[in-house]
Amino acid sequence: MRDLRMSYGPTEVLKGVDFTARRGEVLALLGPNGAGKTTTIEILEGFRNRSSGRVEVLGADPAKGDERWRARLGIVLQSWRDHGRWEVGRLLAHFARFYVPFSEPGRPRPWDVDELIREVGLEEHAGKRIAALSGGQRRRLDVAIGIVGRPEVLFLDEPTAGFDPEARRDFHDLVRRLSDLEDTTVLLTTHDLDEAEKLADRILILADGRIVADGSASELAARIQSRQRVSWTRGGRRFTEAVDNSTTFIRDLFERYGDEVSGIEVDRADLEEVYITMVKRDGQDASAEITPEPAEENR
Ligand SMILES: Nc1ncnc2c1ncn2[C@@H]1O[C@H](COP(=O)(O)OP(=O)(O)OP(=O)(O)O)[C@@H](O)[C@H]1O
Repeated sequence: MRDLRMSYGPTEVLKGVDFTARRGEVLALLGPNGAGKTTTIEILEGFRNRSSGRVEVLGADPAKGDERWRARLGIVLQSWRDHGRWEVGRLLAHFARFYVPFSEPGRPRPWDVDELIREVGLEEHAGKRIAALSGGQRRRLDVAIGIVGRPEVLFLDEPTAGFDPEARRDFHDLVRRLSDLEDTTVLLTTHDLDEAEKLADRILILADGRIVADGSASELAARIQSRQRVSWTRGGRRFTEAVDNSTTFIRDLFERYGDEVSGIEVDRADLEEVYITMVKRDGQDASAEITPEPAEENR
């Protein structure tokens, strides 16, 4: 995607978005409410026409993608309401049929429906009507519908909203398997920074109409100027200090106190800190520096 711009009426939501996804990569698109994440994904899916810029997905312009191109994509929207009376297994079998003509050597389409139902953890609910599913079960079905065609590129808009911790972990395992074993390229949006950090090879932060950060969680953390926080115990008391260089600090600590020091912990900038910094920096206060935590003792 190069210099993607999108306006709704007089309001420019995307002001020149650039990024490239490599095959098999898992990308998490983060950004505040209204930043334009869904708009970006809908343009990539070919569901929304852009105002300007160059966009290519699997070699085609999404605005002109044909059925064969569409069959290579998997899409999980933020929400959809449909087919309340259908049974889980029958609905999946129905969608699966669409992909039969698009099967390819090395990528048989569709996914076997029973296997897929097991894969997303719905085996006990296969005969249920969709209206009778819980929110999290419904979301698992959405994911199953999104991948039934064994997509090469998978778009997931807030896929784990409403998932319990176990469903979330199962979903993360599934996405990793799709990426590692099937070479599926995955672009997902989420507001869960922990999820982005665990799941994504690369994180993109969209703010004020542009990508303001692009890299792995640790690369992003290294980019912001942040002090590290060292905590330790000595003489039965807990100490915390914000320092520029934790290695030097800890060495000095041992030189002074030797074996009296125990329980050393070093906290680096986490993704939340990076996110808040990047989003703020791009907002009204472009000069905002992150303020190191003040030194604290006896915590
Ligand atoms: N069809 C539309 N017509 C007019 N404005 C729209 C339309 N769709 C979205 N917008 C506006 O564009 C902006 C971006 O919306 P979008 O849904 O892409 O954001 P988002 O980053 O996905 O937000 P969220 O995190 O809340 O899901 C918002 O200000 C929204 O109000």
